[in-house]
Amino acid sequence: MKTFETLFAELTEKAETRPAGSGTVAQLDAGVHAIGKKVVEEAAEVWMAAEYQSDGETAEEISQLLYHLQVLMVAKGLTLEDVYTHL
Ligand SMILES: N=c1c2ncn([C@@H]3O[C@H](COP(=O)(O)OP(=O)(O)OP(=O)(O)O)[C@@H](O)[C@H]3O)c2ncn1[C@@H]1O[C@H](COP(=O)(O)O)[C@@H](O)[C@H]1O
Repeated sequence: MKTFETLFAELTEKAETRPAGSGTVAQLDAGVHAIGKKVVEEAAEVWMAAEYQSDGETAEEISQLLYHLQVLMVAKGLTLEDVYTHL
């Protein structure tokens, strides 16, 4: 099963190799402002799912929020360690 760490490694590699068709590469090219908007959008979807949808749908929305947070980290050049040090 994919984990936070393995997904981050995958996204970091995508940013370096820039494979054709990668949504991550497209988002990185769109820039921090666009990625930040996706983070806010996904966070709102997590909130709405938690209040009004099933646990499964909420978990899916959370996974999408984690993905977009990771894209933002890659865009900013932040590592997992940079974040974990604050946990
Ligand atoms: N885990 C994810 C992931 N979660 C969410 N998303 C993106 O976030 C979107 C979710 O947004 P919504 O559900 O709100 O749908 P939407 O608003 O219609 O989406 P958009 O029109 O804004 O793209 C999806 O359409 C994906 O584009 C993800 N895109 C990629 N991954 C994983 O990231 C890795 C790299 O992916 P690529 O860069 O595309 O190869 C792979 O392992 C993927 O499984």
